[in-house]
Amino acid sequence: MIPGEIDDPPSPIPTMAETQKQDNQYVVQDDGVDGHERENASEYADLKYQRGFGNHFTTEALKDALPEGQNSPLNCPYGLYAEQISGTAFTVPRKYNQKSWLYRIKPSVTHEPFSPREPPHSRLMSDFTDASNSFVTPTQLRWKPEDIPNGKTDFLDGLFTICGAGSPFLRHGFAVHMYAANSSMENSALANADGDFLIVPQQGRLWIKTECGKLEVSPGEVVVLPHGFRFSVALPDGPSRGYVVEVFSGHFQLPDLGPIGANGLADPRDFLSPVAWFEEKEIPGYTIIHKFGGTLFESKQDFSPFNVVAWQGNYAPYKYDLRKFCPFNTVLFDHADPSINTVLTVPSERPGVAVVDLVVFPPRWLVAEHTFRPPYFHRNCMSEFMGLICGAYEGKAEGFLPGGASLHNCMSPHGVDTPTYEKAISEEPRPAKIEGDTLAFMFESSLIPRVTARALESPKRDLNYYKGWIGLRSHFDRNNIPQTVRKP
Ligand SMILES: O=C(O)Cc1cc(O)ccc1O
Ligand SMILES: [Fe+2]
Repeated sequence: MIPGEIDDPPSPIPTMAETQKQDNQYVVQDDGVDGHERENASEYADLKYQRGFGNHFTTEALKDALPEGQNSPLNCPYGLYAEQISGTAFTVPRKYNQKSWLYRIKPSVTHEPFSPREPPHSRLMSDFTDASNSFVTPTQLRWKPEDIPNGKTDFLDGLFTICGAGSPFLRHGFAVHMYAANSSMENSALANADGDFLIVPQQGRLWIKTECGKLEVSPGEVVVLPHGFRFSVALPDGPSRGYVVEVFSGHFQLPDLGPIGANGLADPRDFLSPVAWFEEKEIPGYTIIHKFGGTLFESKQDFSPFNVVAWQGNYAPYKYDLRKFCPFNTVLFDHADPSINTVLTVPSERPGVAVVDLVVFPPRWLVAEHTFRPPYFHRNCMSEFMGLICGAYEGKAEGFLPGGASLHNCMSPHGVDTPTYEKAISEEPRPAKIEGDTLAFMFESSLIPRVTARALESPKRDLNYYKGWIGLRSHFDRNNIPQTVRKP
């Protein structure tokens, strides 16, 4: 076994025959849901992962498939092709450098020429420097959950863009997308040449084949599919919905912990990358979809792109279970800024300023004394996109539903709604737990996102959102003089 692999239950590296047996475990189930193809659950049972954030992994699906002592030997073991994927410029400082070497049956270049995908994906947007189909608005925005489509829709076709800033052409910025889908990607894989995808499933598991191996991602977990890797998403539970943040500016890092110390928040060991897995499959008409400069291109090849028998390096997909997050908080008074809940960050060139932070609001104890405990009223120079995976968000008693979303853009005032405020100020502040299975999250950015026409015009947009604050009444009483300033 390769050191660092999680192996539960223990099993040896599969032989070629065993691997091919696994590859044949595709079945077509007529389940009445469009009759779409579903993959056999056993293919995703007992998946193994390698632990650690940014580790230099080594993994092989066939014994000794990784070349020893060099990356690019004249003849690779098993007659494999060696191929490097670089996630950072060759010359970035070593501590930021990300690359992996893949050893594969055929190289990724073996395909017909690219042509723009027809019809174009009209709901997906990446270039926010083109102001023709997106708008800037300071209005506080909220959306109800998107309906799962009736017609057959896979992960890629189910994506729609909410907002974003910058452009992949500038290699700077981000986009927030959501998806609502009901079927698996069939004989097709997507590679995003524009940036990293971080996916937050809200309903339905994702079975993701990548060139580095397979991942199962359930609601409550997030997955990062880095720039350039090919992947294909199957939906074992059918109807699926979730959020995606796409980053054009670099990669996610763990935040520094500062005075918190060496432990806490997201623990590096809880990040899981796949182990090498491959399928040696001829598939006539297999489609590679390449997202590049915001446009989808496609090309055909006649074999599965998931043909990497072994790989080594620190550039690979990974997943993380948000329920493993170890939250820190105030233990005496006042409300901590939400940055205390940062899971991952994509830093900008300015110290402490993120292109995107992923922030989570998990169940936790609230113990602050003489303190307004819910999120404070505020205006933020950063923009805040929020989603709810399950449960209820502590800042909103009404209208923010699992699968829904909100956007509070740079300096747009916001805070708790009226019922949350009234309840908080009338309650005895005993230690209390935000109970149950609740998970809200935020994509926070220093950039000013433009909002797509589709998101602004969506029937799911909650045009009454502002009313939750209009109801805030004045509690001002000139005669209610604080103890400290009362005359003796
Ligand atoms: O606006 C929000 O709900 C997110 C948020 C939460 C919090 O606890 C403090 C500040 C903040 O922006
Ligand atoms: Fe906020």
